[in-house]
Amino acid sequence: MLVTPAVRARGIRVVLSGNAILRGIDLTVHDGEVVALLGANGSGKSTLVRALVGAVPIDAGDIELLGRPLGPGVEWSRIGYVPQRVSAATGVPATAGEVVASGLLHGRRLRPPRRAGAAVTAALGLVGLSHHGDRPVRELSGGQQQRVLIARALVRDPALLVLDEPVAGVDLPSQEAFAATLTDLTARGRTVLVVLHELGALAPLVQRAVVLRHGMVVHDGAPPRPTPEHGDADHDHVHPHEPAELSASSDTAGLRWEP
Ligand SMILES: Nc1ncnc2c1ncn2[C@@H]1O[C@H](COP(=O)(O)OP(=O)(O)OP(=O)(O)O)[C@@H](O)[C@H]1O
Repeated sequence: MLVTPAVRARGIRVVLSGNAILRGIDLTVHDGEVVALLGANGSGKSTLVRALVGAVPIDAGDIELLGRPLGPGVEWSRIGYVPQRVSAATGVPATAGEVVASGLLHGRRLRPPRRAGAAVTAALGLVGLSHHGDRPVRELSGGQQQRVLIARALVRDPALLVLDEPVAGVDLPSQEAFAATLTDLTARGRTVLVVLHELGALAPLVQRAVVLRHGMVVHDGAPPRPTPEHGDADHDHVHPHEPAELSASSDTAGLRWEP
């Protein structure tokens, strides 16, 4: 039986401000796979996942998600997307629980379904924020806000989860908690495409790595071995050496997930 891949992208080209950012990317993520998208800063990882979910227009190529061409026909309610660290706080004084509940809205549905409360509580629990549902999001730390967005993606129990650097600047115990959540998800046959700077605690989960360089795929296969040595040929893909960036995204106060 032919199984439809969760993600099928062919010849993706993206030009932004006159610069070719993605230069003919092919990417297939099979159902149930966990694929890491790696590459140095500026190699095009975020642009690729943003293109895949329709947040950036493509100049050439074809994208299918869950077997449907990118567009209104895609089953968006079965897809969870967590953008690179952005604030979950808007001008609206929404609580963490309300932001998570918004993950249950889709299409013509303007109100969360019945029993949304239990699903929201469960999703907040998965990211270690079960006691923060009533707190205004803007009062949470940057790391906690990121976790609210992850919970918003998880609440719909997505068939496909697309995550852009969900653990950037996150300490190891928190990464491990997140890895456990993803393990549970993949044990239930879900598909994960995750942008990472380094495999870290997610290494045991990642079945395949796609490495970008200058907007092109330079590796598609076995994940690079996590190694402390700096002589590894894949070194620059997994350790981008950006101390400024790491410190900018570090947020040790708010990032440790509750046990
Ligand atoms: N809206 C935009 N207009 C012009 N150039 C852009 C735009 N967005 C991204 N770029 C450029 O595209 C290139 C790829 O950026 P992208 O964020 O996709 O890389 P990345 O691999 O995700 O990097 P990082 O690891 O730093 O997040 C960078 O050179 C970036 O400056």
